[in-house]
Amino acid sequence: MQQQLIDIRERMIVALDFSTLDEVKKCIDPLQGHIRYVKVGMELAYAEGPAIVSFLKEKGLNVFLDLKVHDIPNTAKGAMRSLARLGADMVNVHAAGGVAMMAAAREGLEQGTAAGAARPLLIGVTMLTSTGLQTMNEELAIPGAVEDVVVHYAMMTKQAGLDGVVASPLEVPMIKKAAGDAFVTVTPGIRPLGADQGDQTRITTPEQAFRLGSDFIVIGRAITGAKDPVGVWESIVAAVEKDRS
Ligand SMILES: O=c1ccn([C@@H]2O[C@H](COP(=O)(O)O)[C@@H](O)[C@H]2O)c(=O)[nH]1
Repeated sequence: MQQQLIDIRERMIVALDFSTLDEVKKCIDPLQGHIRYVKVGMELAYAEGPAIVSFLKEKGLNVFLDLKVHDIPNTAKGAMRSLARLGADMVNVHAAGGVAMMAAAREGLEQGTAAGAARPLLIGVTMLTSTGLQTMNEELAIPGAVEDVVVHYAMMTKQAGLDGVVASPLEVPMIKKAAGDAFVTVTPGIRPLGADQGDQTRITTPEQAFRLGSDFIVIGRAITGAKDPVGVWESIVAAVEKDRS
């Protein structure tokens, strides 16, 4: 994707990991006019239901509905048919579900998208950014280097006809080399300097992520858990813009 000409704010997604609409309002009200893209994950979607997507769209925000569908192909297809009707701009599946599941998900998404409406971007989650080498090798019993497995999953995702992947920014250069520059990379595991790493393993700063070629970065707690979310947001934007100039 062409990064140089776009407003970087369009490519910074704030993860709204809350369980009530009140918490969401408290978080986004001061950020209105600053943020453009938000992510609704399982915690919020399960608590508030599909109405949360239209609420956020009415606020003029783009919405990544991060439900990470992972099931047999027929069920994934049906899930995507239903999700298509909610009005999100981006949805996702787990690449570990395999090529047939991802292709079925894409078919369902196309079937559910209203005539004339834009189909949401469909993204495959490769290896969760909280997963490190030891966990992948020993608990998940997947041998090899994380980067190689991520690129393998990215190529499966491309083969299934999806638009891109979720991965760590650290893997973006290898993904772009293998799948091409137009293949979208959405990267969580973002930690501004000094921020608590928490449960994330494969992390970079926002500036590093864009330097490595990420198309979208996802930032949650570093902003939503800050005392001054607007200040943190603006300092991240300034650092990224300075780095890109
Ligand atoms: O591999 C993945 C896939 C999804 N996520 C999601 O991104 C945010 C990250 O939040 P932080 O607070 O910035 O760590 C969160 O909603 C995850 O569900 C991910 O981290 N890694």
